[in-house]
Amino acid sequence: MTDIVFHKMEGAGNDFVVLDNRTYGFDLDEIIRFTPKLCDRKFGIGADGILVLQPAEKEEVDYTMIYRNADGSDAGMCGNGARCLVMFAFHNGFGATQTFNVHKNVYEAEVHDDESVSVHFPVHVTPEDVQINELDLVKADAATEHLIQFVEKADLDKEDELVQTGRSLRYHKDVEPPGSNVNFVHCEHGDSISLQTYERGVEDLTLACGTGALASAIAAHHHMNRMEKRAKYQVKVKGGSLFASFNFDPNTSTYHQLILTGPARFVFEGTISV
Ligand SMILES: N[C@@H](CCC[C@H](N)C(=O)O)C(=O)O
Repeated sequence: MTDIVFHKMEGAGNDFVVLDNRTYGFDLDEIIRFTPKLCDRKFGIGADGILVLQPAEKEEVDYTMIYRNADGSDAGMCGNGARCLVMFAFHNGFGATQTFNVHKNVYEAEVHDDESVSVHFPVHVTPEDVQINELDLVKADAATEHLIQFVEKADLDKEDELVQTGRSLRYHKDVEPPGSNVNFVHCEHGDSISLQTYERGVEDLTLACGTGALASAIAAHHHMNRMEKRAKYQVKVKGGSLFASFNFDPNTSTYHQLILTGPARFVFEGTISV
């Protein structure tokens, strides 16, 4: 067993264990092995996922981010996790503007004076209308897989039903592999949406999901047939508010230059054996 120092962080209530692996040099198999234990809310620290700061594996980045869901499964990206890791890196010798990679994608990020963090996504998203289990949905993969269902405002409080629907879609054969996160969205007036996300790898609703916020704002723009070429949505989640902005190309129905902005805070730190 090795004793490690960890930090617990949260971004709008999406919570993470953060580990600086420059000190420990754990390999990916070891990280996958201890992630479920650390993320367990009864027997561990408790978190929606783990963030690992790694030495840069590409020349053009400051560091590499590894993200694993609470159950140890891989995710293409974690938007709130990335914002938390940027804040962690900022407090550990990196500047207010940073570049990092997750898998092959290279992300740029800024820590703002108000302590919010923005992450720029180098991806293009083309939302697609799909029907699964007789539900009309939008599929919008914002660096990781997302389905979006538009619902009435009151439905966002029916959490047992959201979990049930989320599970039935998350494991549906039409999205396997790799499965999908599932977002329930109510379009408010103006540039504001409310969101609940069923997260793959947590297998439950979480208080916020950053890539889900981006995917849902894009899906809302698409669903409402809005034509603005640059848009910014406030995304209200159970744990606070996130901001999702993007460019829209009406000729290709593609969204790009995605930016996710929101809070990223330290909760506590400690040591644990892994
Ligand atoms: N909470 C995250 C999304 C985490 C990844 C997701 N569970 C997956 O498997 O894709 C976020 O803030 O984006």
